[in-house]
Amino acid sequence: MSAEVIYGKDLATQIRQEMKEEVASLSKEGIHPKLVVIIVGEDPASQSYVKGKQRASENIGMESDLLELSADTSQEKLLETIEQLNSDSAVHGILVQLPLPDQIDEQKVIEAIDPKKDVDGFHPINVGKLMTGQETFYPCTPYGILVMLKRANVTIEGKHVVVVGRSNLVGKPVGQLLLNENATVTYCHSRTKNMKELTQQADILIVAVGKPHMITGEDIAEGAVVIDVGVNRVDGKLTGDVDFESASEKASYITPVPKGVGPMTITMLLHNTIKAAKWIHNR
Ligand SMILES: Nc1nc2c(c(=O)[nH]1)N[C@@H](CN(C=O)c1ccc(C(=O)N[C@@H](CCC(=O)O)C(=O)O)cc1)CN2
Repeated sequence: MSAEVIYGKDLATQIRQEMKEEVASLSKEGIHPKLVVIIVGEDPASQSYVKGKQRASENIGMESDLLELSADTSQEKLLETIEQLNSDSAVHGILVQLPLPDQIDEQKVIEAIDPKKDVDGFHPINVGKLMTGQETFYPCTPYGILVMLKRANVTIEGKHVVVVGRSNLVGKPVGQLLLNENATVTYCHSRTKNMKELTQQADILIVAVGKPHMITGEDIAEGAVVIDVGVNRVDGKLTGDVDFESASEKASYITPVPKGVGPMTITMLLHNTIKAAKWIHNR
């Protein structure tokens, strides 16, 4: 079997066009979705992601601001900034780019964001809503994966989903989202003893670990759907957690790195910001 490649990049372009039309139509009703992104420090990858968020917002006609704070910014100053944005009615979405410098407690920052403006879906209230199957802001990468699977017409209900990785950003929420779609979900992590046995049983395998090429064709079943969330730089080249060459010989569908899941992350952030603006205006 040779896998069909799911290009998140192409899907992202299509969805962003749909959102551009929605933003124009909301604007006629006096609703102007606005996102504020905060970055602390100068990590090059984070700088590139926040710039991508800015560009993508502008391209669909959405308002956005980027607040760039120096690497030695105190936690108190960051919390104050968030408080001001929480009470600014023109701002619908607030995102603090992660990771944060060591002097700042990430969880305190996440909890300071008004859950109604938490377009990352990281606030415990929104995490709880996801767990209990309520509509809310879903974390952008997991949500992007769900949309990719649905748009590729991959059946989720009743399927065995194996998630490799248990981060709060991707692993845990993607498993929960797919459980909410009636999949049977297994999580694997660094202490899992029989990892290969489990990955070989997956109908849908999601790998979000950050280890280049840790999954190869040997680790997957014939016909599996393979979603690679890894973004690793090896010798200056971007590479995923899955060995694309060997895995695509056995998979039915596979996502590449780059141009796979990554571009969907920013797309779902735009989606969540529009949703936040619509909620606030009872639309
Ligand atoms: N507050 C948040 N911080 C972080 C998140 C997040 O969702 N919210 N996720 C990641 C980084 N991230 C967005 O912030 C992100 C990662 C990757 C991509 C992407 O488009 N990747 C491209 C390759 C881009 C490149 O050349 O580096 C791809 O895979 O094709 C977008 C956004 C951590 N922090």
